[in-house]
Amino acid sequence: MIVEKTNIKDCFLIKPKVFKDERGYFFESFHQEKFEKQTHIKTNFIQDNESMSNYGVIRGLHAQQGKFAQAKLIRVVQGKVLDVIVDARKDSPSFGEVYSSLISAYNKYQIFVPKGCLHGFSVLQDETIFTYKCDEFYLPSSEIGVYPLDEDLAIDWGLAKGEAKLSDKDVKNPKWKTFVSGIF
Ligand SMILES: Cc1cn([C@H]2C[C@H](O)[C@@H](COP(=O)(O)OP(=O)(O)O[C@H]3O[C@H](C)C(=O)[C@H](O)[C@H]3O)O2)c(=O)[nH]c1=O
Repeated sequence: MIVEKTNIKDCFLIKPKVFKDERGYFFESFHQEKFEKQTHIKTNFIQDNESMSNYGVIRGLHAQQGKFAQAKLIRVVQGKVLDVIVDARKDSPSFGEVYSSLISAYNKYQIFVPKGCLHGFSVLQDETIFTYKCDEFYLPSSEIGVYPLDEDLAIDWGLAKGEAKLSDKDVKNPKWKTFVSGIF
């Protein structure tokens, strides 16, 4: 697999080696030893998640904080998303930076999202199935979020104006400036 650094510290774009033959294809979707050797990050994923969404949905920007902060390894098994990470670690050299990449069932790319980063994605194809590993269990009380259409972050989600469909929870999430004022 190819592991590429991004502009966010310890956030990696991963391009797995895909073996194709007349039957179809095979690839290792996760290999702990190879992952740790190439990223120098120790992992212990303990929860797998899956969600399905239709075109125009944005899920995020979310994270869990404190002891239950989650690192994630994300991929798409059907469809296409624009995956977005925002560094919310106030002591990080890439604090406040945004990284985004097209992740699809076609390119089979993955992103490692480090603990302390906000994560979200926009759905660019109907019936997109998104799956990801987490290294801490879900704890709703530890969840934090930022409004994904925040004008200061100015994230290009790849959707036309007014197309984004957010959950009631996400619509109410604080703006980036409010979030930042709360962590300093
Ligand atoms: C995340 C999660 C949710 N749930 C339940 C809680 C709700 O009843 C339902 C939907 O939850 P939510 O609306 O928070 O799902 P998403 O908006 O996809 O949230 C995720 O979206 C962004 C992209 C992320 O990176 C996070 O992992 C996660 O916050 O699933 C669980 O039972 N376990 C879980 O681990």
